[in-house]
Amino acid sequence: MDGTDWQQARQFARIAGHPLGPTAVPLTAAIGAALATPLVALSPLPAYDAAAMDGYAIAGQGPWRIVGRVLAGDPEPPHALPGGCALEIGTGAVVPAGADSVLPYERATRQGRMVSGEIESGRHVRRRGEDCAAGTEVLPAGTVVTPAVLGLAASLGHDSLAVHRRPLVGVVITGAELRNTGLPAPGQVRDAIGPMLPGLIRAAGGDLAWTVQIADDRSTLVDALRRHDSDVLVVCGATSAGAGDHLRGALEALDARVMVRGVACRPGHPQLLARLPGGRFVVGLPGNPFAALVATLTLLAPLLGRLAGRAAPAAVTAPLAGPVATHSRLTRLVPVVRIGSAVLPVGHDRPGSLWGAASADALAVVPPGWDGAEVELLPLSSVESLTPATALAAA
Ligand SMILES: Nc1nc2c(c(=O)[nH]1)N[C@H]1C(S)=C(S)[C@@H](COP(=O)(O)OP(=O)(O)OC[C@H]3O[C@@H](n4cnc5c(N)ncnc54)[C@H](O)[C@@H]3O)O[C@H]1N2
Ligand code: MOO
Repeated sequence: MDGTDWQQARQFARIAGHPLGPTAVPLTAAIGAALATPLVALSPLPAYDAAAMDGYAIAGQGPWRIVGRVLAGDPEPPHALPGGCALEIGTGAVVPAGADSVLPYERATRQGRMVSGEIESGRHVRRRGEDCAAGTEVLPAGTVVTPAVLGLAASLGHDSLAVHRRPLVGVVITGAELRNTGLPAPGQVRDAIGPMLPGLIRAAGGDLAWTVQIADDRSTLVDALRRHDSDVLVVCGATSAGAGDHLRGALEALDARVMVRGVACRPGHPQLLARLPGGRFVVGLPGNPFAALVATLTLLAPLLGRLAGRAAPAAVTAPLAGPVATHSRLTRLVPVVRIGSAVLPVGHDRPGSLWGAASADALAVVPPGWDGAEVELLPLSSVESLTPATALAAA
């Protein structure tokens, strides 16, 4: 049995849940969350006619008589500027009524209280609302709040934002053979999935709530899956059919509804998506670390993105150059680097090795029976995934 088609499995994960409840949070706390409502301009941008250069606001034809000075932060000049007059003005200051342009210092010739120079009508004034009018929807719901979104929201007068709650993820790492430090002895391996997951979870829109490491024991796994302090439970390394692989049995014991039981892809075939009776999701990642990464990008990231209320990312495609072993029934996930507008496989892509993925810009999605058409890319690194996890707690 090959399992669910790769594209279909990702789509199942994408539609398995609903965005978590909207909540209003102060601006700076919204970073990384998705907007629950469109971002609306509470004021026009700019909010007033503002000087775009330091110089002189002038009215009518020159030479002009300088009648005062207005700087950024000063209130609006109380009177309209009469023709033939100029106000010395700072960038960002309110341009008085009656002024039709700003003459920059470097274009101006000043003699005592008089100034002259070549002007172009309307130049160097940022008109009220020229970027957007009050009430304009500037960003749709589902937009991820980046630093630029925060700055824009502040420009538009917001003190808080309505965002979707970020899903909390609990991670259960299984395997009696796993070590967390030092050189592994024969029969032991360093846990390579634990260090990889916080950044992947964060980049996908979730927050790591806790991690536990357990031996291969069904009742311990069932106990871990009963924890209610997360929205999504990730189980690593118990997906297969071996005597030490207990995820399927544990899900049966808990009466879980299994939505994806294996995916027709290499690597990552034994991955799994299920829902527990209380509503929490379970994602099973295969123990082989590269297979775990593939499963994270196939099932976990789309699920978290949806729960976080993020709009589905637009597919990025590129021509795939270089030799790729295709499969007639299975999708292959191949680490690639960008070379110009194409991508090239980097090799080192055995299920147990992260070398290829660590050297790559993306995983190329090579469909069954690939005919040489452009392939979809799953990006591998984002600055967001490099920020430290907010809550990494061993339980
Ligand atoms: N009879 C079958 N055997 C296997 C099948 C199958 O279909 N039938 N599938 C193979 C594939 S494909 C994979 S992938 C693995 C998945 O196995 P599990 O998810 O049950 O994981 P384990 O058996 O515990 O471990 C597999 C492998 O990965 C190492 N591992 C586990 N966890 C980690 C970790 N956190 N960091 C680094 N390495 C880890 C573990 O030591 C094993 O070498 O099953 C195949 N077998
Ligand atoms: O597909 Mo396994 O997931 O080859 O490593």
